[in-house]
Amino acid sequence: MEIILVGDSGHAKVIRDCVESNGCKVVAIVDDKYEQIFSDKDKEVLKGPIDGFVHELIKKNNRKLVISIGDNETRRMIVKRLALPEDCYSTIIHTCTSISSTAKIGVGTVIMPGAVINADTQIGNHCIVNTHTVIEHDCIIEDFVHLSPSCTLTGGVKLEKGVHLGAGSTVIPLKEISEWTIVGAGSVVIDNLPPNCTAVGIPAKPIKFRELQ
Ligand SMILES: CC(=O)SCCNC(=O)CCNC(=O)[C@H](O)C(C)(C)COP(=O)(O)OP(=O)(O)OC[C@H]1O[C@@H](n2cnc3c(N)ncnc32)[C@H](O)[C@@H]1OP(=O)(O)O
Repeated sequence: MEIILVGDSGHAKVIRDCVESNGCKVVAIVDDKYEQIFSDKDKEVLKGPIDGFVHELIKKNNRKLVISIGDNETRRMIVKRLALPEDCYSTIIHTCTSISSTAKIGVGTVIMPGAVINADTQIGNHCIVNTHTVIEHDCIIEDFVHLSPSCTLTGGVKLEKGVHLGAGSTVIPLKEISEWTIVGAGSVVIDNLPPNCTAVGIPAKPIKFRELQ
């Protein structure tokens, strides 16, 4: 399969490694910062603007897209802007992961090396499970969530859409984090968290709230 990445970022470099670990190939990387189409320095990947170009590239058989942008809200806006059917998006799973046969993973979601996803966990569309993160059994992770490197979700945790957990954070069993909340790096969540806030510390407490999205 050939993959088109939307967003030319550090995150895109890691996704490219994940794609190649499966013997697939990134053929194009598009980004709003580009005004015209050109080949990268190795001449292996086409680069160019998002608008117009993506819809042209995706017409070829056996090609799928992944949004390679770490920011959850930006990823959501790009998916909305492209307005492509779900089956245009690929799920990317690095070969060095451990994923239960009973786990479900949505389209556009990327699972980085060293991740562990245990039984009956459900992960939505356009999520990021970053390097070395552990998601235990029976967790529910909605669309556009980002779990940064080395997070730990224990059993039965629920993350609503757009939640971002900072690197090395932990959530104890059966806790729920409401939509678009951000948890600081190294925090430990021992209580449910409300929507649209930033929570930090051990235990994690909200320190600021944003406008509803
Ligand atoms: C491959 C990759 O790179 S994936 C990306 C991974 N990214 C991350 O893990 C980043 C996670 N981000 C953080 O931890 C950030 O500090 C955030 C989002 C929690 C807060 O960022 P901001 O909204 O800019 O808040 P700001 O830096 O102003 O800090 C506000 C207060 O919270 C404190 N604070 C910030 N982060 C943390 C934290 N992780 N733990 C404890 N306290 C924290 C600050 O010291 C500050 O306290 P003060 O008001 O007493 O001075």
